[in-house]
Amino acid sequence: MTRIGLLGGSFNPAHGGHRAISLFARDALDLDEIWWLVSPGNPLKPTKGMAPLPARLAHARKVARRAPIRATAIERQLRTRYTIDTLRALRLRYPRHDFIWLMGADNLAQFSQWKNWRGIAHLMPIAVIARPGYDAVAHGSEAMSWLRRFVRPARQSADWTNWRVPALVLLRFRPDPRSATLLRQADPLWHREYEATRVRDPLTRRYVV
Ligand SMILES: Nc1ncnc2c1ncn2[C@@H]1O[C@H](COP(=O)(O)OP(=O)(O)OP(=O)(O)O)[C@@H](O)[C@H]1O
Ligand SMILES: O=C(O)c1ccc[n+]([C@@H]2O[C@H](COP(=O)([O-])O)[C@@H](O)[C@H]2O)c1
Repeated sequence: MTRIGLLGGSFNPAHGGHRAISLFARDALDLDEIWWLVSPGNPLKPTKGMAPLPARLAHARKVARRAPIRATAIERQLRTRYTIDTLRALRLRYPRHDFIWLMGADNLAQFSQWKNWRGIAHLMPIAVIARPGYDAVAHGSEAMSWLRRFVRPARQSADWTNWRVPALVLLRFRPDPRSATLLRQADPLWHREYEATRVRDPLTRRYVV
């Protein structure tokens, strides 16, 4: 079985923080690969200010270069927007892969607003990565009040394929303050260099148009 960590996100744009947490997670969870699921559109985020998907995917692939990270826009092909639907589809499509869902503490803080979030926790283990400024709100969140009983010790994190789900592990790496919001503030038109780029998705082999 291949061990895959899934990091879903807008990647508007991808940055060194995504790469750093992915590589830390690879080591902690003994992953073969991390797949970045570059979202066609987060159902909870406004479309205003969202760069086109091909530009976000092309930039994510650049940030992921020379790392065991595949940046994919597979949700476009699966025609899924909600994570529960994506994860179910991936499990059917890749029966020989073990998957773990990765997310930053900011996502845990609003996880209870996601479609069927308890269902997500029943599908696969979840690893939450500490993020500066969000850890307190994540720990006090509605989702955490239910997930708390399923927390596994971080020292056992490499054993995640043997865990009964729901299972949650909290990973604490060197806090990384980088964010896409800060990058957009510095350069709202970061995507202009990709405007005419055609990019092939490494998982589906299709062009993202
Ligand atoms: N510096 C970081 N530390 C921990 N987790 C992070 C960090 N940056 C991003 N993540 C996580 O990576 C995933 C994808 O993040 P996303 O593409 O939304 O980037 P972002 O920097 O959070 O963007 P924005 O500032 O626009 O919200 C999310 O689960 C997010 O929590
Ligand atoms: O499924 C949902 O209801 C849902 C609601 C909000 C966010 N998500 C997913 O959470 C991931 C992180 O999104 P973002 O925009 O915070 O980077 C991304 O894969 C989104 O599709 C999923």
